[in-house]
Amino acid sequence: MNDILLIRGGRVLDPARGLDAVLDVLVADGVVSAIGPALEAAGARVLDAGGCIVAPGFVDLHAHLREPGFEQKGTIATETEAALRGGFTTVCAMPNTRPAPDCGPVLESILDLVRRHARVRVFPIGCVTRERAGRELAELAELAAGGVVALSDDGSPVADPRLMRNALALAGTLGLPLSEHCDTPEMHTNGAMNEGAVSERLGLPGQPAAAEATAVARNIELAAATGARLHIAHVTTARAVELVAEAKARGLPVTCEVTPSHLFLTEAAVAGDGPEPAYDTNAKINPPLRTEADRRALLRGLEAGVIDAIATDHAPHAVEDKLVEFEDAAFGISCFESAAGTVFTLAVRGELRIERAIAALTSGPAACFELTRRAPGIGRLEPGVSRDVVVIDPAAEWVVDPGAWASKGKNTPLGGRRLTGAVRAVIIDGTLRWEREVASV
Ligand SMILES: NC(=O)N[C@@H](CC(=O)O)C(=O)O
Ligand SMILES: [Zn+2]
Ligand SMILES: [Zn+2]
Repeated sequence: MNDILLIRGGRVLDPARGLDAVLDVLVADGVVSAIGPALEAAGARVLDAGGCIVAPGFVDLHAHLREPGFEQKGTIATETEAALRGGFTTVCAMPNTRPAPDCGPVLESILDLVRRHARVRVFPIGCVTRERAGRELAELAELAAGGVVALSDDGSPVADPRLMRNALALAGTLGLPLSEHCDTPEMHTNGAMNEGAVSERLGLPGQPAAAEATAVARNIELAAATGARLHIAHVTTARAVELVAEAKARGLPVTCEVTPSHLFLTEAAVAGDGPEPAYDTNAKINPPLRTEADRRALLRGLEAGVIDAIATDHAPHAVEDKLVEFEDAAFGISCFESAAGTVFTLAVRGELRIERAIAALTSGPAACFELTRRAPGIGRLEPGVSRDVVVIDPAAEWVVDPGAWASKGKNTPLGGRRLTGAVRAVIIDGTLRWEREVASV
């Protein structure tokens, strides 16, 4: 491909180094080799980035790639191609596959699939418990030695407090963060959406906000008691944000993430805009889309740095998983290819500062899982070190069309929605891996 690439005249935003200026970026010999004004390079291919933002490749702490075991929903090849198009050059893969990476040999087989098929950098997350069943600990030491970047039973919260305490203690010893889906399922009966006025109107069983807050509070106390690093996956409620703020004020090593879906949408998306309720199964996600007050609290928490990262929770499903009654539909939203658009649309609306958005997509997540220990350039644009770059056109308007996505998961409630801000080019390992045809935005 192109050996030398000169990205000219973009707004270079590198929150890790406090850089925000209109500069050129030279990519050569597989790395970002120079950042400065009026760079020249003989024989370089020039990418005119005027009006664009040039940032470190995005880092996703939370995605479901589905392989092995659920290839009808997605494969490592299809979902990492979707990640690439979405600007995500590093993706941490959740372990709810079949088999699940709960021991060294399964992890090794998944790493082998990654080596053969992944289009972006993939770091596996290992299970907390054997088969994610919540009964006994997985082979945590083997998983750590095999290279997982975190531990999680995402989708299946660790219910038993004693097991969770042991898991955190061991994770702490192994130097791994534990990413927890904080819910108390015992508090509701098959809740399918947020519990509140909308669930009542639609006659659907709800998940109360307290089910999240209770689990967040318990896990923060267990993190404090064990000294382990706790990462709270996809926070959705105002109360959870307050609890994390308090934990950080106590100096605890607690971090958290928010999804673009929960920043952009509310429970109203389940009912739709029309006079009749839509029961849109594509808006069914766990934890659920919440109230407008919660959404605003998430945006405030992100601005204040209480929320460290925007993580997609990209969750592709097959058509038949969603084409059923609302209560029977699978939870999850496919969003690698809409995430940047939703985040930049929030910036255009004045709901989120662009600098904060970029930090939450790059340096923030890299710090949560200490990813620069795995590869020093991740989440930053450091000459001689960093290898992944994304170019974003923040003014490009486009319409979400999941039919055109690389992801097998067409399950988005945003189909037909107009968004502002699109990924234009993605460089991984110093190579231009994807470029959007200008006509397509
Ligand atoms: N978020 C979801 O609604 N679904 C996820 C599981 C999860 O993140 O809990 C999935 O794997 O489909
Ligand atoms: Zn989850
Ligand atoms: Zn998830």
